[in-house]
Amino acid sequence: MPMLQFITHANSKYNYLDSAEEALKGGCKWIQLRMKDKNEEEIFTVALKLKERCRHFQATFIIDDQVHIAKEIKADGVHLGKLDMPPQEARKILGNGFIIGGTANSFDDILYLKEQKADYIGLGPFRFTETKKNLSPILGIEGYHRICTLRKECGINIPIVAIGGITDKDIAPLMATGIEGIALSGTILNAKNPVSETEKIIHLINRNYHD
Ligand SMILES: Cc1ncc(COP(=O)(O)OP(=O)(O)O)c(N)n1
Ligand SMILES: Cc1ncsc1CCOP(=O)(O)O
Ligand SMILES: [Mg+2]
Repeated sequence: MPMLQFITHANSKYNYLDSAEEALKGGCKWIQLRMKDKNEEEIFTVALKLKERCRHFQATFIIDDQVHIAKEIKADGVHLGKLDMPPQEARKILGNGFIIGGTANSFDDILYLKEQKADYIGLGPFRFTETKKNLSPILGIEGYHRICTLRKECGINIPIVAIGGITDKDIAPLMATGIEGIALSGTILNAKNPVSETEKIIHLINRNYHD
């Protein structure tokens, strides 16, 4: 089943918890708590509350970077980038009951994440975004076509979600590359009505999924 993963963010209108609440109300079933530049205590406090909200909405709850917090609060999983703990090391800490996602920016990264037995891959960035600093090279739609073709040729079937500056208009062309889902933040949070924007994005992902 194709999926939307909402990445939390804070702006002048919403704090991290409120941002996730909008996406949950719009039907999002996969939330990632991402709080860059915050200390562990702050992340822990928000994570505990958000876990309860995700349980209420029956949504999967992932935490960015923080393996030990994910274990302690019994989140559903973690997302780890190229500069974070390797997935296999995280697996030793978390055991088999947790989802471990990894970031890829190239086909070589996908081969590495396959070797590391990641459960899903966040492939990006699709385009420039202000949500993340120090972006890896932009892939554009050509990058997704190239990488997804190689993935198919090699029979790799780890689910891929596209990420980075994605808007509603990008969903049809991105899903057509064969990916399994979309991760985003700004398009929902900056919308006039984040709840109906979430509903629209989920509808577009489902309508354009190629099984
Ligand atoms: C779904 C998804 N894909 C990629 C990322 C980026 O992770 P990372 O490269 O570790 O960067 P930070 O998010 O930690 O700044 C992600 N978080 N989620
Ligand atoms: C966490 C992350 N990793 C690559 S781009 C990005 C930010 C995604 O947020 P947005 O959808 O606002 O670009
Ligand atoms: Mg990270």
